[in-house]
Amino acid sequence: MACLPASAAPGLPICLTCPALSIQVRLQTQNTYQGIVDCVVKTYRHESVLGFFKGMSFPIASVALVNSVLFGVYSNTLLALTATSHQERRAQPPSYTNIFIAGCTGGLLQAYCLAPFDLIKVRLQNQTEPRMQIGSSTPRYRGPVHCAASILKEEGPQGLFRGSWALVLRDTPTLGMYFVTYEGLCRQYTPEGQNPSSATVLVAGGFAGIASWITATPFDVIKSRMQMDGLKGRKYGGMLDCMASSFRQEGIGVFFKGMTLNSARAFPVNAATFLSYEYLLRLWR
Ligand SMILES: C[N+](C)(C)CCCC[C@H](N)C(=O)O
Repeated sequence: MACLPASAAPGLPICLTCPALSIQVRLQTQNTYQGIVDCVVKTYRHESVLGFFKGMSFPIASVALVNSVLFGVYSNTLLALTATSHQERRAQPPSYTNIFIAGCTGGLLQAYCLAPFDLIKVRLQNQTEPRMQIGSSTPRYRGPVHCAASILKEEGPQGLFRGSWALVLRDTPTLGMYFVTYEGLCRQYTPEGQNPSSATVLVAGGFAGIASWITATPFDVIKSRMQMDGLKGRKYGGMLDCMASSFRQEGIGVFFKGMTLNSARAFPVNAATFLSYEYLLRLWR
């Protein structure tokens, strides 16, 4: 599957955007911060620069797997629907409906692979205890492996999939839209029958990322809250209860928490993702 290594290149931009990810998760799940700046200042004062990189070794390791599933399933579903290979698609472009269906299928399957990694990331990012300071309270989880083992022991195997329904709802339609936006922008700025230039791929990929993150943010908030639930007993009766009680307590604004940061990191990450995908597919034809 040519799409497998296509997932390696986004590793660097993802590393560079780790601090944004940590701040976004904390803003979404903890009410102690007044905004992005307040959260950055408090995290730095309390946990030093390490606080921004908590829980990131696991997602970086999972990037390759998750992106391979997404792009692999997307390409193969599109192949099954249109019977045209990637190279033939410039001459015979697939319909947006088929692109959407293939994107949703990729999104659905990658959500299930992503669920346990994402849960561990969110749990670790939310530990606000400073590391390695004598006398300070010790964090509940010592690292990703300890976190996975503790969840397994305390909440059972299904505990590793906590919040996965919200994750599926977050990723399925928005990844359909992700590929439609990418293809739409590429077609708009590429002469008929030709491959898009690298600049077009970067810009179209970046905007596809922003569009999908903007629409994914409401379910992203609910997903993060469901993943944190279960840590100190169950607060929510389920996903709908989580939505209703978050809305009652914090108003409509709660569904947009973390949107600015999500969108800002989405541009470089997804520009690099699509560039590596297109580049490797052309290389391996
Ligand atoms: C569907 N949703 C918006 C959640 C993700 C879409 C882009 C996925 C990409 N790996 C990234 O991290 O940005």
